[in-house]
Amino acid sequence: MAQINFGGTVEDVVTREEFPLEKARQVLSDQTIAVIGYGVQGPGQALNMKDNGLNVIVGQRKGKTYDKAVADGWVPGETLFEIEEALEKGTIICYLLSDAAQIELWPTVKKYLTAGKSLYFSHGFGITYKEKTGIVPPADVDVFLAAPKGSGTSLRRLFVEGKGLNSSFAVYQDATGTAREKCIAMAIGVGSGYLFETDFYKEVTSDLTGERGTLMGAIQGIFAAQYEVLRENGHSPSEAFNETVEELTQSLMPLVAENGMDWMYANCSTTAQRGALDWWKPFKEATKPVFAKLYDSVKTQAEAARSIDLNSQPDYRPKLEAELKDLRESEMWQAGAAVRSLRPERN
Ligand SMILES: NC(=O)C1=CN([C@@H]2O[C@H](COP(=O)(O)OP(=O)(O)OC[C@H]3O[C@@H](n4cnc5c(N)ncnc54)[C@H](O)[C@@H]3O)[C@@H](O)[C@H]2O)C=CC1
Ligand SMILES: CC(=O)[C@](C)(O)C(=O)O
Ligand SMILES: [Mg+2]
Ligand SMILES: [Mg+2]
Repeated sequence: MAQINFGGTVEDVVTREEFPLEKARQVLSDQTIAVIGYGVQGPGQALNMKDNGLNVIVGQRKGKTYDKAVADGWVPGETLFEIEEALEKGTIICYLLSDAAQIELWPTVKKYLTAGKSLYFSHGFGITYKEKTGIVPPADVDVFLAAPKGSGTSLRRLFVEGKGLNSSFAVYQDATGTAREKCIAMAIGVGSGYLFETDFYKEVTSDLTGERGTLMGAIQGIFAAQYEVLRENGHSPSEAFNETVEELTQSLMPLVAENGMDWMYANCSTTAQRGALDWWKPFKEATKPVFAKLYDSVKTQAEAARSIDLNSQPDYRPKLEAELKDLRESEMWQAGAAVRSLRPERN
């Protein structure tokens, strides 16, 4: 593995140079990879693996997503099957149902996990919270994960552009002695950039923190707070939205992605730099206790319990959709829709 210095800490990572696609193909040459579930990660991973020359089939129950799989080029009876048929044919079972649905389908999946097969996850959830999920694989199967650090939608889009999201990988159970190389081969096969090693507990703990925190929850909270203060002080919706969101996503975050925060600062005015360098600290102090509380809520499994409890209620989907609708219809995101429609490239 390559040793890379991450800001003073040296870590082992796997790059595509040392574990090239050719090697992944060779490791997986005698495997039938069954992607179970065709929601968000399913399509991204299945299509990337197929385009990478791996032997992939999809298992999806009939309905809208099944039709989407057909539209994406999966052929019923050849590469697309009902879930149980795919479970039977697959030698590496990619369990890409939603974490909640994984609980429900587990007794079925377990039946098909015969000796020597592999069980692949993209999250540490099901295994780490096994007291809550009941997911306990048989001892004679390999169990590992590759968790792309991003949406399956981006995983596919970046792959098509010749780029790759980073993924973490972890082996939970090595029954055959080949779990680790299959795990890395799968992580390369789904189109990852570089790979960093973790374990199931650390993966789920950091992932739940990240998505509730800066990646999704905190960012919306901070946007909403600033937008409201601007509106309360008489600024128009378009001004408030541009100064809160649009400039960040269109102008400044691409600079951060390219070369770091100081590079983005350096490309802004000295006035902006002075203010940003002064103000990031009070923002950090104000929010750090919230992040500590969040981490604790993940660690005590309160977040997992809440997710499982709510997701298993029959009326959860419509309720979730109603919450997303409220967000979409909030003034800030309605202003956002109008702002996006005015982007020159959309005309
Ligand atoms: N959404 C994402 O991009 C990411 C997801 N992950 C992980 O990947 C895994 C898959 O997540 P998503 O792609 O978001 O899943 P999803 O919520 O999009 O659902 C996947 C599939 O599950 C099927 N499904 C739902 N309930 C079912 C049931 N009761 N019986 C049979 N099929 C059912 C749906 O038809 C859908 O095709 C999870 O472990 C998740 O944590 C990891 C990284 C990012
Ligand atoms: C996209 C991703 O990696 C998340 C946010 O953790 C998820 O969808 O669960
Ligand atoms: Mg994630
Ligand atoms: Mg997640």
